[in-house]
Amino acid sequence: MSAVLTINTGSQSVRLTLFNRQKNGEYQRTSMHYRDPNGTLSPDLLLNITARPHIVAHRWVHGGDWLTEPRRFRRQDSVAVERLNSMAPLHNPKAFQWLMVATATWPNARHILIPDTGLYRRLPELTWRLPLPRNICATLGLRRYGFHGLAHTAMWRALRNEAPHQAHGKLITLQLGGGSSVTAWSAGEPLETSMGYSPLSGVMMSSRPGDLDPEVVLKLVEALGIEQTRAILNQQSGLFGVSAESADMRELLASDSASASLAVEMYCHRLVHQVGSYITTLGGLDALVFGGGIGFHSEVIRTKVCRQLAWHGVTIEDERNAGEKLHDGRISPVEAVPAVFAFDADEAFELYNQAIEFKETEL
Ligand SMILES: Nc1ncnc2c1ncn2[C@@H]1O[C@H](COP(=O)(O)OP(=O)(O)O)[C@@H](O)[C@H]1O
Ligand SMILES: CC(=O)OP(=O)(O)O
Ligand SMILES: [Mg+2]
Repeated sequence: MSAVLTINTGSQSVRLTLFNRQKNGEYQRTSMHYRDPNGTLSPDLLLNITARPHIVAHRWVHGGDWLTEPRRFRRQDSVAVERLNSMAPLHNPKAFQWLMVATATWPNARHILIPDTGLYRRLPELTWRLPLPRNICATLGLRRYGFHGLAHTAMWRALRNEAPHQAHGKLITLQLGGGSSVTAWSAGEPLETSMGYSPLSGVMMSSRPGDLDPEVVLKLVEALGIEQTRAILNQQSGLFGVSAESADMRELLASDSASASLAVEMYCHRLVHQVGSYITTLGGLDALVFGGGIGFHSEVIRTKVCRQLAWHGVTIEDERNAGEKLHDGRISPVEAVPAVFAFDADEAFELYNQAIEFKETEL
């Protein structure tokens, strides 16, 4: 028997999952989910894990051009890995701290870094290239990297299990958690995604603004300097900035203040705007899939978004959408097109799978 531990350091949570793998390839899993809204949870928690993992798979949110596919971490890589930190300040520095404790705790395990950006190396140039001077982009590594690749892939696989035809059609997946992003797929390949050079762009998020006029960013830098601007854009904007109350969707939905409901409405409005634009890019829509802490758990947010997409024939059934989901995740009527699903996007299994596949090619 061998053990694989997956570590997923999200902006609002840390998820640890231990897979005990038998010789026949079957496994048992144990999951631990911790809330960590300020990124202050101590990685020393790993010391409580009594199992000795053979493989530790680390979700690496920003892989940049250095980490484009799973890669074994070695001590001499530390400088290259740390260099990626500033491009995803809510994620990479935190993942780095957990990596340092994990490598010290299990020095003989294989530590595999798995980029959240990996999926989007498959984007066409039409959508990954930025409309800036080519030479500057090449020198500075400016391009759309795309994020939440593990979660969007997990949603795609879950859909393929339930409705293979739709997974290969015109599809939009919504990962709505601490960070939120939307990916458009065509024929099983990613075509567009809302996050770009960093996980700051695209739709509105818990504490990040999503797309902004670049001049707004220049104004902030001019007035407040680069460090404060980075903190505002990563930690003080989005739902938190607009509501001036909380970055947590549950708290905003429970609040009766006008600023909290405006924040929720803006969040949904921007999602609808993004989905509508992707329906146009795809030339139609076969399926819409919700995932992430908000997307999987909040029937209210799903209802608000789907209601505004009714013009395109998006319908959901209240009983399917409410409470515990049917095991197949479908929340639209059975024959409806577009079909609508909600899945508990299994990033841990995606990490596990990619780590096992990588190990096999490495041998
Ligand atoms: N039942 C629920 N209703 C609305 N929002 C929820 C619910 N459960 C979790 N959430 C929201 O999910 C978000 C966290 O998403 P999650 O995917 O766990 O975070 P992370 O980005 O750290 O991976 C929080 O804003 C939380 O309020
Ligand atoms: C990329 C990203 O924003 O991830 P998360 O939603 O887990 O914070
Ligand atoms: Mg997450």
